[in-house]
Order: sequence, then C-alpha cells, then structure tokens
Amino acid sequence: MEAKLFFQETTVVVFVLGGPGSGKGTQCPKIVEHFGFTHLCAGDLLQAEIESESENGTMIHNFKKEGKIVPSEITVKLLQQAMQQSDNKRFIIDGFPRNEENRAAFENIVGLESFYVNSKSYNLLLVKIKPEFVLFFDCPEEELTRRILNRNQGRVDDNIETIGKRLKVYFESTLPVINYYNSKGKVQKIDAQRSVDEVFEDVKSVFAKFKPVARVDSTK
Ligand SMILES: Nc1ncnc2c1ncn2[C@@H]1O[C@H](COP(=O)(O)OP(=O)(O)OP(=O)(O)O)[C@@H](O)[C@H]1O
Ligand SMILES: Nc1ccn([C@@H]2O[C@H](COP(=O)(O)O)[C@@H](O)[C@H]2O)c(=O)n1
Ligand SMILES: [Mg+2]
Repeated sequence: MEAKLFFQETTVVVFVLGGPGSGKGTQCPKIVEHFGFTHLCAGDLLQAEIESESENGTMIHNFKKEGKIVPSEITVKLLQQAMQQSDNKRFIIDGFPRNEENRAAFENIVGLESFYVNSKSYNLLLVKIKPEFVLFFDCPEEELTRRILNRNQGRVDDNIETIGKRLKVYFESTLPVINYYNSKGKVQKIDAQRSVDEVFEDVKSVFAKFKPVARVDSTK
C-alpha cells in the first residue's frame, strides 16, 4: 500500500505572563518584529470592548478599575475571534491566562485545522491548542510598583490603590497558573529587572528555534 504523507499546519501559541509592569507590553512588539508572531494582548482586547461601548463594556471597565479578572468566557471569545481573523499561525498572548478559570477555558477551545493528504486539503481535524511555552517575566514587587506609577499612559488602573489589588490578584491567581505550567516543564523564566535590551537578549534565546523574519534595513 502506498505510504501517505501527512502535513498538519500547527498553530503556535506562547503565553506571556509576569506581574503588572513586568514589561510584557514592552517586549512583545520586539518578538513580533524579530520572529513574526502576532501579538494579542488580552488587556488591550478588553479595553477595546470598553471603548467600543459594547454590551459588556461597562462591566469590563468596572473589573479593570478594581484590578479584577473578567469572566473567562468574554476574554477567551475575544482571543478566539482575533486568532480566527488572523492569517498568522504564531501568536504571543500577553496577560493571559490570569487565573485557573482562564487557563481551563482556553485549553478547552477546539479549533479546526487544515491538513493535507496527497496535496488535497481537508479541514476536518479537531485540535485543542496547547501553549508551546509560557514566557515569564520575573520582577520584584517594588520594581513593578515603581514602573507602573511612572508609566503615565492614563490607564484607569495605574494608581496606587488599584496596583495593590492587581498585585494581590497576581500573587493569588496568576502565579499558581505559572507554577502549573512550570510543573509541566513549560515555563521560560526571564529576569525582567534589567534594561529593556538586556531582557530582550534573553527573550531572543528563548525564541531562537523560531526562524527570525527577514528584516529590511531602511537606512540603505
Ligand atoms: N526592562 C525595563 N526597565 C525599565 N522600565 C521598563 C522595562 N520594561 C518596561 N518598562 C517600563 O515599565 C512600564 C510597564 O511596562 P509594560 O507596559 O511593558 O508592562 P506590562 O507587563 O505590559 O504591564 P501590565 O500588565 O500592567 O500591562 C512602562 O512604562 C515601560 O516603559
Ligand atoms: N486575561 C485577562 C487580562 C486582563 N484582564 C483585565 O484587564 C486589566 C489590564 O490587563 P493588563 O494585562 O493590561 O495589565 C487587568 O487588571 C484585568 O482587569 C482580565 O480580566 N483578564
Ligand atoms: Mg501590558
């Protein structure tokens, strides 16, 4: 019998976690530029819902102001829509999963993947998307607070009262998720208390297995 060649397109997902102010939003655009990933920031997708005055906008705004985690069904739906609308197959998902509920909800997404048999395309394969790894920006609490108070981007949650609440949620709900992935050998921990460039040097090593995208030098 003739051997069949299977080629399955795989979706690569990397979760980017770390305390509020650890530098996720600073490093992710660099990963996009160097390694061709699409950056999906859960907090930004939720913020867009607030600004578009969608039916959940007010509720999301109140959760954000209190540093609370929005129900997973809302966040996962936004992430799923953004992934489906993208032509890319490589995603860095920033600020997600923030708690066990987020994690379980995402890991239950079943996606349709195309695959090929003898050059014919089929869209029948049901897959659950598992993160390739978790990029974890490790940074002490005092530095997180200092950075957020200096951020100056007009965020409703960048004030000393909400920062305390966000840090509590981070230690109580997000760290256990990081520990869960660590127990599975999936965490790439980066010392985030260094300069932006030094941190990115370590990030580059972690992403080394993904081919860097060709970059055009605009100065030439
Ligand atoms: N390595 C660094 N050294 C000093 N300042 C930094 C570093 N990385 C980021 N910052 C600054 O710290 C602030 C917070 O960074 P950033 O917005 O990237 O954090 P974040 O992890 O996305 O936070 P959040 O979870 O609140 O969205 C910004 O003002 C940013 O310019
Ligand atoms: N998975 C998530 C991510 C974010 N939120 C809410 O948005 C706030 C801001 O998030 P950043 O990642 O930009 O810091 C966050 O404090 C939560 O209120 C969420 O609910 N779930
Ligand atoms: Mg951010």
